[in-house]
Amino acid sequence: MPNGSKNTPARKANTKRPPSLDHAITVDAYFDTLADWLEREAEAERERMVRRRQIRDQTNVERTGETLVRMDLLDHNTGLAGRLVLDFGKPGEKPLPQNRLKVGSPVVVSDNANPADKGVPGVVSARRPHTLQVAVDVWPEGDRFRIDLSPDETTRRRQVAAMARARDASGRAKTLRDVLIGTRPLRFSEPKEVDFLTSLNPPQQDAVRFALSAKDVAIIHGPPGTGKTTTLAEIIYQCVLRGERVLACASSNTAVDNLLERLVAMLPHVLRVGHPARVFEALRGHTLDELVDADPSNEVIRDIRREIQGLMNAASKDFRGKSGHRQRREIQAEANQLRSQIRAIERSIIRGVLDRSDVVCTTTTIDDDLLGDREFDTVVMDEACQSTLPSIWQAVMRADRLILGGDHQQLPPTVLSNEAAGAGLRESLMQRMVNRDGEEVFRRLTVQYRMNESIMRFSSDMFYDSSLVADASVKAHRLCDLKGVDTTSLTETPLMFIDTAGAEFDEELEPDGESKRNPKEANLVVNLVRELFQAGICANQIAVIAPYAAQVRLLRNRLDAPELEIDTVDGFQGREKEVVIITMTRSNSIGEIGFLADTRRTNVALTRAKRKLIVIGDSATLGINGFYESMLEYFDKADSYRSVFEFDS
Ligand SMILES: Nc1ncnc2c1ncn2[C@@H]1O[C@H](COP(=O)(O)OP(=O)(O)OP(=O)(O)O)[C@@H](O)[C@H]1O
Repeated sequence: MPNGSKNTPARKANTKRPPSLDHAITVDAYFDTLADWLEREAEAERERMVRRRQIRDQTNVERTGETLVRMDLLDHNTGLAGRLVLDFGKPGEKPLPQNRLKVGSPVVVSDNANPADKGVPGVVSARRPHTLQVAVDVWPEGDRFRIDLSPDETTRRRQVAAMARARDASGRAKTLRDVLIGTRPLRFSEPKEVDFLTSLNPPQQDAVRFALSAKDVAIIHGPPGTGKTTTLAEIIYQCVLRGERVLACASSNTAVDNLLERLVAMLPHVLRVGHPARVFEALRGHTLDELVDADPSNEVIRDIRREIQGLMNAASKDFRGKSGHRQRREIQAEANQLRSQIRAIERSIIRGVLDRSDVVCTTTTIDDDLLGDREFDTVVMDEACQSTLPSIWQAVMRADRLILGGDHQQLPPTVLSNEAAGAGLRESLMQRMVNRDGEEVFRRLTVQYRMNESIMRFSSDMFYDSSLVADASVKAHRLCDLKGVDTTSLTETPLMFIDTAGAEFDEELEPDGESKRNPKEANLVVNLVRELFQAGICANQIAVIAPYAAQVRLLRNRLDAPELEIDTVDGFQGREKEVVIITMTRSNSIGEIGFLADTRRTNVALTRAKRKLIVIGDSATLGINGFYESMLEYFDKADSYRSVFEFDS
């Protein structure tokens, strides 16, 4: 359980500059540096929560996506290891506003009417469009409630403990640690021939052989749509074929499930550890909870439970006098003994299920109590560029060998503390190793199965040394090739940039907010979406991406099509749609582009579309930056550059 603000003692702000890893020449200095960054991040999370709780206007506070206000308690139950499970919803069964409270998120539930109420800590255990379920230990006070995302202290404690183990590591773990830190050289054996299960392209085959030849660590670099998950699944299959036990992990539940989905089709004994509510419904049969439930020994547990119930009924009878009290104590002692018998049987069932599994899948936040001291021959970490350095050691300390998969040219890990980010917390292990060891440590997948070649080319040139190749199945595909879609000027070409320069499509600050929006660009998006509908494109084939949350909100209000996805770039990493419209939003006279300057974010946005990519932006604002200048040139050369004056808006 997170301790929220309630139990967090006041801390002094750390005013010293954070250390950098460049000077961390000893193992102690290395882990001291990571611990310093982690503490700064914790402080930033706590400060953010305090600031959010001070926002008076309740509409604004919900805009952060981290708080729900005016929530009614709709129902309560006992579940999840005896904890209270509370169902909350808006009055009048209104749908919940867009929010980042996900299953597993640590939260604080407090009295909506009393800003001074410190609230009680809890964990989101289910979420639906109209309700949020939270598991708590204590009943919260109040008639109407507010639910705040809270700092994740449990995860942090686990990371700190794993780093302590890594610092003191010996034997094999020490060797791997030192290779990752960079004080020992990389080691590979001669790659061997492999009998592939999946039909892989040559770079994917090469990547599998390379990973299998690694003695300590290898990296699979997977640019957008190049089959990184397919390749990692084949690596895991080959490891199991060689008698290895594998831990497959990723920072998000979605990425773990994507991998799990492939693995269960390839191997019989694949286990998913994690709360079933966090796992894709179709895959829940592979969770530890469900496998433990299905174990035949559970019959015995059910019998013992009935026996305990009988004893408790007997103990509640009216006992009189000294011997009566003794009799009751004896009955209770017997029930306790039976309870510990149940726990022992449960532990042995869990051990059995774990022992039978060739592959264990989990997020990188590992339940150490559950896995005990289990070690794995190979640990495969997907989405490795989304994991900060302190967050990897739980998995690494269980590994004999580590395989990382990811793309350091897409979004880095989310870090709140600017100081820690500046010192290096936003740089993943994978990015560091690619920078430090170069091609010796990684293999890149280069055949992509998503984008029309014209959509792919700019990203390939800017981020992947022009190495990407579009597979023949996608190379020339266009919207008008889809069944039921008309051939129009919008559907027959793969690319379009609409320049708003000179048309006074000015950006503005959202009223009472901090985020930027651009209402005229939003109008243009609405018109384009209508045109796409008219040409026969369905709402679920379209995505609108905006870098700013305020522009996303504006568009969601204007476009009333539930199946049409409108989100920030961060919400789209790893996804794809037939057609993507990007509204760049920034348009000002001083050429300020804010966080569009992190071009990896734009790379993600530009590589989500399969058949048509439309970008709307102000060339006068964007063109000041060299990257965007090249992008404008690219569209121009591809004869895909239009001025907004050619469109009705
Ligand atoms: N060798 C291959 N032959 C044919 N299709 C392939 C091959 N490898 C991957 N694909 C297809 O390409 C698509 C993307 O594959 P996958 O999901 O493994 O990619 P990814 O790199 O993990 O994606 P992302 O860019 O979302 O990280 C899938 O539809 C997959 O079936």
